Amino acid sequence: MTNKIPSTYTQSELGFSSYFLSQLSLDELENLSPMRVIEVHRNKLNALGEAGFAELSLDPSTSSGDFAVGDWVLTDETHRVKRLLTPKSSMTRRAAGTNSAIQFIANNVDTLFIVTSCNADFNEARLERYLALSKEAGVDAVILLTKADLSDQVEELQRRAEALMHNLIVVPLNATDEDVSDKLAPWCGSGQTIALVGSSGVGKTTLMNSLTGESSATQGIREDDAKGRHTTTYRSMRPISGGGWVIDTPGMRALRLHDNADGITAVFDEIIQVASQCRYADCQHENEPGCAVQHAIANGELDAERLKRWRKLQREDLHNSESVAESRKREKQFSKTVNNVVRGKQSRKGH
Ligand SMILES: Nc1nc2c(ncn2[C@@H]2O[C@H](COP(=O)(O)OP(=O)(O)OP(=O)(O)O)[C@@H](O)[C@H]2O)c(=O)[nH]1
Ligand SMILES: [Zn+2]
Repeated sequence: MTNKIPSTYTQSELGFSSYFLSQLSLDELENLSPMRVIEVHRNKLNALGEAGFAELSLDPSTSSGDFAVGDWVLTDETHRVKRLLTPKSSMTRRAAGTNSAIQFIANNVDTLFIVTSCNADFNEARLERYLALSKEAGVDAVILLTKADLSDQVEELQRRAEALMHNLIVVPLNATDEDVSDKLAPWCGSGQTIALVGSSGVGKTTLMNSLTGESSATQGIREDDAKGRHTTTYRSMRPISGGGWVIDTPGMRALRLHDNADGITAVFDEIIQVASQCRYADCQHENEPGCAVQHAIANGELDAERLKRWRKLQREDLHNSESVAESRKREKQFSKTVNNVVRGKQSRKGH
């Protein structure tokens, strides 16, 4: 299926920019080709470059799990991966189950569309969670309010969503409408990469189909695995009709919050600003004297519900982060080893 993606993309259409270019040595610039990872399978990586589609070959010391959809890698003429370029943004999650390793979901996403619908799905706490996640990943977030055609509260919901973060853009729309691609065009220009998150049924698939001009039937490929079971293989990074790319992986649909302390701070910025004026540095904002937060709530300048949600998110984050701290350290150590091995090989070859 992937072979059918046309091989006519320039590097800049694929999303290559000065951020990545500046990471290349002169030697690498002359001898290696940048390629973008569009699919990560259990034991293979597929990528697109200026010369088209290729299945990449990996050093025995690395595995496909060390890479994420959207990554930029440098490859030699045999499509062997020589080096992974530092991503601009990185969306990760904790592995399911007791093993708390960090899994890469997608790298180098420019804009995350947080999708919610104008009905019972609308939930400020959930939106704040996704906003914290996007901040932590280094991705710009835009909120899409779907099913605007079915609601008479659209303006009210848009206002509430916009209040969640400074300068937050909220786009109400009907995902089934033909003008959807036009509405989203500002974030889907040439070389731009987007991803969609949100609960089940809010319209992600509908939006994706409009953007890519594909129907759901062509998105997942049913294959028989070695044991004869049916598995669905995803084309994880797909071109958007008007330019740009959309990343959709099964992991993207099951994102959870972890290790998001900086992201949470960014989303609840207004509370943190006020809290800096509390009399005591360790103020819990309950009933301490001189608490600026309680004062602001009493004056109607701060939302008491938002304070509650901030506390809850912080508690959750603390709980999750402590258990992943160790595994993250291990991941970092491992990727250093990977790059050292690759570099060692290069210097032995006299590059
Ligand atoms: N009227 C209207 N219907 C919509 C809108 N967005 C989605 N729908 C409908 O809602 C249903 C669910 O939409 P999907 O696109 O499958 O939702 P999803 O987010 O992909 O759901 P999952 O695949 O479960 O994650 C479909 O029947 C859509 O046609 C909208 O803006 N307006
Ligand atoms: Zn206080």
